[in-house]
Amino acid sequence: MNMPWTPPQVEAPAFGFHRLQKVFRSKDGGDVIALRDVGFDVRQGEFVTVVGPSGCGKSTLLRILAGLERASSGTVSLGGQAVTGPSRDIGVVFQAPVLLPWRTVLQNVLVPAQIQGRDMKVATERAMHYLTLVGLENFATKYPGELSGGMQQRVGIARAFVNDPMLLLMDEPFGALDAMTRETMNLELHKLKERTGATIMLVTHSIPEAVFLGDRVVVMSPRPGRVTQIVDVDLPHPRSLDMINTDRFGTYVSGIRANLNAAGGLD
Ligand SMILES: Nc1ncnc2c1ncn2[C@@H]1O[C@H](COP(=O)(O)OP(=O)(O)OP(=O)(O)O)[C@@H](O)[C@H]1O
Repeated sequence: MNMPWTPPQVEAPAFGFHRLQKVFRSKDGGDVIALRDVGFDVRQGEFVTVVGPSGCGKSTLLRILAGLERASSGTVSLGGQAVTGPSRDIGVVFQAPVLLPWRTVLQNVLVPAQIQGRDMKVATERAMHYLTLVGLENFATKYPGELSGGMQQRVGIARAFVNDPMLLLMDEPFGALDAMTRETMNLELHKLKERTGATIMLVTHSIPEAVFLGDRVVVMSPRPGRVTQIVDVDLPHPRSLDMINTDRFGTYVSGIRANLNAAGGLD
């Protein structure tokens, strides 16, 4: 008996950019082309990192996906829908976590749930779950001023997860931390990703950070930002800090560095 033909199941991407351009009007009236013809798709559950020199448009790309900025042309889709504005389905972590100093750690994590009118009993359970995953379960009743910079950033990460976002966007989340804390935070974030299966896009200046965290690394040229390379990082999971010293890791880092240098731009 002939079976009816069914098309192969193609999983819809979590999000994607197609021929994206962004032009800013500068104060003197000239045009600043921030992004030129950017296009790539990201799978559900993928951790994609974006690396490139200062001013190449990484934050702009992230802000367009978050619906905080509009593209000049091209399309951006999230879960199969065009992005037209900010979405509840996206959690964002910026370089500085911007915590409210008069609220406890737990109360800070609950802010997005309160804003969205969620059931606070359920939200509190979720908040404690994520505080535990970032290692801060014993700090729930402390105030931000009692925490180190790395701990404050972890609060920001737990807060971004509290509404169970479809997608987590991170803009240089560890850029203000010292090198050792940054490594620890990379490991923590990697574990969090392994446990939650979240789809994450993280932008960074650091090539080792991009390789350590990324399933794929998107490499961008100096302004106007274009994608010059997309690297599949075939390193085993879970990743460990020991891997940073391996030849394979070093090969990925030097390959991306060479690409950035060829494009004219490491800062
Ligand atoms: N609101 C704006 N008005 C005018 N120009 C802007 C605006 N926002 C960004 N730009 C310009 O667009 C370009 C890209 O900026 P963007 O912040 O996205 O770069 P970036 O790669 O994130 O930089 P960095 O790594 O230094 O944070 C820069 O030249 C910047 O000056």
